[in-house]
Formats: sequence, C-alpha cells, structure tokens
Amino acid sequence: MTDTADEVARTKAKYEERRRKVEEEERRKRLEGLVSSDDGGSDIDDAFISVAQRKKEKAKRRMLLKNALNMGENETENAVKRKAIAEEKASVEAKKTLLEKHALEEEVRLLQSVPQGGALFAISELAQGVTYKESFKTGWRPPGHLRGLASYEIEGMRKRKGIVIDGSDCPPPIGSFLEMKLPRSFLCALESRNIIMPTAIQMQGIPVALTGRDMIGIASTGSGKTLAFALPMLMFSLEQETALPFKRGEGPFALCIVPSRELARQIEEVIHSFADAASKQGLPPIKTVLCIGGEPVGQQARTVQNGVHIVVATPGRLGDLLNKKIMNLELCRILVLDEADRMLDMGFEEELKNIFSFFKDQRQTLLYSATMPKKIQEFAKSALVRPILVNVGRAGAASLNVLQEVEYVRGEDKLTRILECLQKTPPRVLIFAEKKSDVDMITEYLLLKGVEVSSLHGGKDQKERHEGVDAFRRGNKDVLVATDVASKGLDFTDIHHVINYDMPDDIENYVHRIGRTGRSGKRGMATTFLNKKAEMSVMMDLRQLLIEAGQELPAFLREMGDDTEAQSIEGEERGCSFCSGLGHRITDCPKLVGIHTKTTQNMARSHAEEGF
Ligand SMILES: Nc1ncnc2c1ncn2[C@@H]1O[C@H](COP(=O)(O)OP(=O)(O)OP(=O)(O)O)[C@@H](O)[C@H]1O
Repeated sequence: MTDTADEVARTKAKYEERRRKVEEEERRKRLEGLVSSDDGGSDIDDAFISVAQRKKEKAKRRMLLKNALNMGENETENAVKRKAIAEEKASVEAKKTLLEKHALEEEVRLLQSVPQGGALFAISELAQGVTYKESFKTGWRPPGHLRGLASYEIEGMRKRKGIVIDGSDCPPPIGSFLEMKLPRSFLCALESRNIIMPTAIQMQGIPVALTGRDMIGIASTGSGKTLAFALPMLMFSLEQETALPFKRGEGPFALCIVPSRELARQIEEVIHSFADAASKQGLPPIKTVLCIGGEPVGQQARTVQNGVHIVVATPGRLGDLLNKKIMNLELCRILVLDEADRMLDMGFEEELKNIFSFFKDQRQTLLYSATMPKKIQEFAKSALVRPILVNVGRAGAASLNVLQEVEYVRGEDKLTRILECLQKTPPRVLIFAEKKSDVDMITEYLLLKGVEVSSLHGGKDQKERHEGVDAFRRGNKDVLVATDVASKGLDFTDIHHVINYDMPDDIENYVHRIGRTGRSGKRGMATTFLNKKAEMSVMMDLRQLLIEAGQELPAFLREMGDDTEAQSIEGEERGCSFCSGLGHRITDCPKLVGIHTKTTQNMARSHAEEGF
C-alpha cells in the first residue's frame, strides 16, 4: 500500500516538474518575442500597441540611450579630469626638490610634536573616557524651499557668499532672519539696530547652531559673529523656559566664555537686550548674568542662585564660582567660546580644563574667532562631536574694510608722530601699545596736548577700567589708549582709526587690533609704527598680510622680498601650518619655539621638584 502511494506521489511530482518546465519555456519564448518586437520595432504587435504609443515608446528608448551615452561621456570626462589631476599632482611632487621634500617631512614632524591642546580635548571629556558620537537633536528645521534644494544649488549659495564649510550634513545657509524662524520680538530688536540682512557667518552659523551641531566659526573681525552665537543661545533658552520654567538655583542653560571682562560685559549687554525685547512682547523671561573678576562676587552669586539661563563669563571668575559650588553646570546645554584661540594663547588652558570638568552631560559647543590657526582647528575638530567648520575668508586674514598703513618711526619720534596721525581722521581713535607703562605715558602726553583721552590696561582696577571704556563708548572721549586687552572682540561704533604705537608680537593680535575699525561693513584706517625693534618674523608676516589684503607696501617692507612671494612650497598650504603667519613656515615659527621652550622649562621644573 505504502509502496503504491509512494509511486503515485513520485509520478505526480515528476508530472508537476515537467509541467512547470514547459510553462517556464513558454513564458521565456513569449518574453523573447516581446523583447525582439520592441527592439526591432517590428509590426508583429500592431494589434496590441497603437502607432502613437509605439512612437512614444521609441522616443523614450532613444532618450534612455542618449542618457546612457551621455553618462558614459561624463564618466569618460571625469576619468580624464581625474587623470589630469593625478598627473598634475605627480608632476608637482616630481618638481619638488629633495630639499623641499625633506623640509615638508620636517614640518609634519614639527606639527606632530606640538603639545596637544589639552583644554580643547577636555571639552570631550576624553580623560574620563567619555565620548559622544551623536549631535544634539533639535526641533528646528530650515524652511521647506531650502530643504528641497540640490546640494550643488546649496554649494552655489555658499560660494556666492564666500562661505566654505567642512563637515557632513550641514544645513543650507539662510539669507533672511525671518526664514531662520526667529521670534517676532528678535526681528524687531534686530531692525531697531538697523540689522536687516544676516552677514555670511550668520547665514550659515545660525542654522548650524539651531540644528544642534557643534561648530567652529571663523570670520573676519566685525562681521557679526556675536549674534551668530547669541541668537541660538537665546532661542534654546526660550524653548527651555517655555517647556519647563527654571526654578531657584537652576541653570545656567547656556554659557559663554571670553578672554576679557570688557568683552564679556559687551556680549552680556547684547544678549540681555534681546532677552528684554522678548519678554516685553510676552515671551518667557530669560535671565542673564555677567560673571567677571574685579567686581564683588556677592551680587553675581545671588543672581546665579535665583536661577539663570545664560551666563557670560571670564575664565577666572567662572572657575571660582564653580569651585565654590555657587554655580553648577549640570543643566548647561550650550557652551560658547568666543575668541577661543586667543584664550588658549593667553594661557587660560588650565582654567578652561577645570571649567569643562564641571559639565555632567553632553553639550553643544560653538567656537568662534577671526583667527584660528590650523593646529587649533584640528584639535578642536577632534574634540567636538561631528563638528561643522564654517569659514568665511581665510582664518587670520585682515578685514578688507581697513586701509592699512605702515610707517617706519624711530622710538624717540613715536609720541610726536601720534599727534600728527590723529589729524588723519576725525575721532574716534584707538591707540594700542604692548606695555602698560607705554599706555600710561601716551595717555599723559595726549592729556598734556589737550586731547580728550581715556585709557585701559590690566593694571587698573575694575572701576577705572569700566569708566575709561564707558567714557569712550559714550563718545565723551575722542581717543582710547589701551593694551591688547581691548584688541579682542570690543565693538565701539565709529572708530575711524587704529594706531599701533608698536607692532604686537604675533600677527594674530595685529589682525584683532586693526579689526576694531572697519566693522559692520564700514571703512576704517590703521596706522602701524615699525622700527628695528620689531621681530623679523612678524615683519615678514605683516608684509604678506598686506600683500594678501591688496595694501600698499612701504619701501622698507618692499625691499624685504619679492611682492608676490608668500612663504610656500609648491602644491602645499601657504605660510605656517601652526600659526596664522603667512611670512614664515612652521620651521621658523617663533610661537612654536616659545611653546617648546615653555614645555621644556616645565618638564625641567617638575623633574627638579620630583628630585631628579
Ligand atoms: N547682519 C548685520 N548687519 C549689520 N550689522 C551687523 C549685523 N550683525 C552684526 N552687526 C553689527 O556689526 C558689529 C560687529 O559685530 P560683532 O561685534 O558681532 O563682530 P565680530 O565678528 O564678533 O568681531 P570680532 O572678531 O572683532 O569680535 C556690531 O556693531 C553689530 O551690531
């Protein structure tokens, strides 16, 4: 019985198999028939396809064929381009002399030997082994019509505005504040300041910050970087306060750290004025506080303890408040470092490391400056979470709105020359000197000559500092004489002229100093006194900076080399890969020598302390 049943089943299976094969063969033949009729354009299928439809099909096939051919052409074209680039590269490589190759290897070695940017790495909490892989998610989206643009269209928009970005999934730049979806009250506050259109750094920087991404923003002095970070800080604070109002002792939600007390005050005033405008129009109140040294801690502590959304601080006082547990950063969600590279340069590294250790969770970090040497950019990129680098112009380039004049003036003639230079433009004028004693001397001299002058340097108490700057800001004084404490970030309206009584030690400080004029699209002038006392290396940097900005070279700088020659090795980046200097390579970088000397001295000291 079983055998018979098995036999039947086998026969059935065989039959089924044969039937399937026959059916398959028939289907194949039918398909072949169809395909050949299509391909050959025969009339066999006239009964099924109308002439009009067949014509349409034919046109479609022709189009597909054409596209395929074009694609082939494009690919061939691309291959040719790729080959040409590779050949160009190979020829540049081949042209490099052995000496140049050796020099480049030496440069890479030097760059790698630079001590790591500890403070910046502390941002990512590497010490505790904590790394964050994902950026913050926010509910903000660019407007629909921009989201639909092709990447080449977005790139075109950036190109027209001189914006260069580095980083994945960057939102498109947005050409109006309205489309950034800022609250009405902010739009009114902007308008009342005569701010109608965003600047390039704001067009790209604000959308990047609003999408929650970490970023490094580089744009020239006076180009509106403050609002590029202040508006997102305010937007998120408003969102936070709306969702869950802050209670006593809570906050801050956003923190901005800057290198000088005057800059901190200026930024806090800007943020406060927007918060004020928002609350007047019925939005939740955003509380801000200024935490700087030289002022009693008590008032700052009370404000913090009442609950505060945004803190603007200098590193020293902030560290104090955190160490004394008057403030904590447990809810802090946004960290802004304005003039980030300057803070590291000014030796705030340890203070910053200490401050970052108080963060308990991931935060969004925004770093801003007009000068950000490549090396610091690299440190920052590796420390931030999926950062986007937004660059408007070369990092470290001088503002093109400033007419730069350089004069050879002997030490003994400088004071009288200042008086003559004051005739070049109407007030207000800012005079910079390296030493506090020179600031005092120039101020006294100008006072004797009847000039309305005030002064600012780190040796004055906070009251004097504030009064000096305030009198100048309000227009009660025509001239402010200051050390570099006033060179970074300060925004005085209508400074017509910056006079450098001496050349700063590094070219970045020069760029920040002269950037106090020519702001917000206006024109300005800078005069710099040079003589034999200036370092050769900084003179060469200045020379290249002037050439880059299309300025006229004085005879003594012209004689120092060929007008077009920037310190470069063919096919490689111009200038020094460590600092922003264009007049030297990393092998001659005075700043790097300084860092190495300091590191060696520190090591020797700690060995001595350990008893070696
Ligand atoms: N979109 C805008 N249109 C016109 N003016 C603007 C705009 N944004 C900012 N400003 C004004 O430009 C001036 C300079 O702005 P800000 O101080 O932010 O420059 P910055 O880029 O931070 O300069 P620095 O590098 O010197 O710190 C300010 O007076 C500011 O009010």
